[in-house]
Amino acid sequence: MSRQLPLQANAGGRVVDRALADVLRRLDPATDAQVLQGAELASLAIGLGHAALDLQCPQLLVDTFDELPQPRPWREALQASRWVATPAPHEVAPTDVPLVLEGDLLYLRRYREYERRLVAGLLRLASHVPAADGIAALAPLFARLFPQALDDDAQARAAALALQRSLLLVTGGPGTGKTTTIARLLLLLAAQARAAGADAPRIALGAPTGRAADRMAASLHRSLAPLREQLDIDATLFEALPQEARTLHRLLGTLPGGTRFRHDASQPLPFDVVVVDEASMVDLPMMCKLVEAVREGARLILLGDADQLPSVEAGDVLAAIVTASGEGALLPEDAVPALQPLLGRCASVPATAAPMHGHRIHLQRGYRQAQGLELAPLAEAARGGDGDGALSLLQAQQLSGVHFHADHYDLLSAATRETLLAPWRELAAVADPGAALAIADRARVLTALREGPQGAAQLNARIEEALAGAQREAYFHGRLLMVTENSYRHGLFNGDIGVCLRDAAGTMVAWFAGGSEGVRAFHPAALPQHGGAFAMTVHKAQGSEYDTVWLQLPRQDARTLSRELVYTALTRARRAVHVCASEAVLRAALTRHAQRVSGLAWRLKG
Ligand SMILES: Nc1ncnc2c1ncn2[C@@H]1O[C@H](COP(=O)(O)OP(=O)(O)OP(=O)(O)O)[C@@H](O)[C@H]1O
Repeated sequence: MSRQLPLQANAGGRVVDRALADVLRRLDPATDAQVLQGAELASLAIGLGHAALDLQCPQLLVDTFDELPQPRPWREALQASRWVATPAPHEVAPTDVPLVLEGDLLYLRRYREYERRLVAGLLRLASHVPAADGIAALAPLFARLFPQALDDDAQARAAALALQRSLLLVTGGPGTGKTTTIARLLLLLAAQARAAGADAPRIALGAPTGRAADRMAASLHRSLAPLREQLDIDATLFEALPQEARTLHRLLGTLPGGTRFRHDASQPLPFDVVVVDEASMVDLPMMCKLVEAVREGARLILLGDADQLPSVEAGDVLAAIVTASGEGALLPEDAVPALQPLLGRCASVPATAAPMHGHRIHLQRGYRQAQGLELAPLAEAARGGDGDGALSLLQAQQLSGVHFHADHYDLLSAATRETLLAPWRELAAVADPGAALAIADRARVLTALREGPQGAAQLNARIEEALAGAQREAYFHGRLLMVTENSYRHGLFNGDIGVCLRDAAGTMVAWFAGGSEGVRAFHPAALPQHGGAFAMTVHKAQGSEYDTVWLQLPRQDARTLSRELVYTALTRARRAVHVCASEAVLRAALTRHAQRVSGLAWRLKG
């Protein structure tokens, strides 16, 4: 019988990952120990947000890796195993083999197929070029929507390129005008269809979470309002624009009891344009299913900030697509002639053989009003991993709205306690659910970890105690809740935030945003899985914004700390940000990328 090298639980191994290795060993006791270890780690990799195990760097998954095989003999053992398929990149992996090896990447079969199918879907969309008919006739409307178009304006370039692409990425940091650009583009598409005598385009807006979908719809409405009032645009063009944005689950149509959706390649989405916001949060399986469900000839536009944390689930999908689609600074050469009536003579980049090249425009200029927060230099230092720069900005304490609490590990200690709790204390005297939900967004503690003294779970419990006492009820007036699973029955989704309020009759009610009244009431005991929400991990805060963000980093460095985590946390703040960390831990975080193993980038090179 072969030697078995189970991973120690404290080295990162999980029971669920060992189960696959155990099954393989039971089915074939002669299975090589290196294959069993590969199976266990390929499964663990998914749990940690990777698409595969990279035989060259198992240390991304486990701390004690010195007992692990060397890449070469490991690869050879895997290649020789009956449990491992080695198909060509475009080939479907056999369904009866649980693992797939491609180069040094060992996948669970299902995830390798998600990658292969996603790439096939993206290349299908990228290869379709919409007809250029009617673009020149859009020039007067285009000039009204983008008055800076002839001055090398990136937003105008993005909207113009969208007329020439079925697949487009519009990337940029917060407030760079991604939504503003899309609102104008949708009007252009409606006008183009009108001029061609065609039906108005059917447009869908989607986002990975309910919160992100709500924010997307609200910011689209905000962008459209001044256009309607000031720009003398045919009012009927606005009718084609959707009023709401949906979660991707809802858009694709969840089917009970499975991972499949109502809409897929065989029953595609009935839309001509699908716009997805917060694309950095979309994981590999979801992006695969979304792309496959976009029908032949329809457009998919992905909006996102590639410098934010990748999705918690397997992937780093946006980063791979961004890498494959070029810098996005200039128009691709082939699109220029058709767009000249809109943009004039503009610089371009030569076409390359890479199939995704020229499918991205990157917006750099920030437009959002500062509201007293001077965040940009710090966010930029964090984004670029510039530890010295970030620390000197923080230590100088000169950026308005930015506060640094060096070596501060207890937000509830005297130095910060009352400033932290002040907005939430107000909830005690509020009876109106809408007002309470607005207060809920004033402040949030964001953590790198869930567990531990600086983790979200303990901090939440301590904040709740500080607000309502040690003998508090489970649901006290003013308690913030966060839903932690999707429940279509309730219309509540992972990450939705609610507030508990006792009504005049003394009944405790949990209120969430939404519905025709703007708020929806639930009995707390009838809610789907949920927890406290005064503190949450940075991951959970993606797609949301708060007036004041408290970023609490742990006392010790941890693998989950990264520049993307710090950047994402900082850019959640609207008015003030408090960074609580040691110099060493912050520096360590900024040197690290939220690295995810994935074969998407090389697959997309074509
Ligand atoms: N070209 C522009 N000129 C003036 N203001 C602009 C311009 N583009 C965007 N803005 C303003 O900047 C703010 C942010 O724009 P928008 O919401 O479109 O950015 P975003 O990139 O979608 O942000 P986020 O990623 O945070 O959702 C809005 O108030 C918008 O009106």
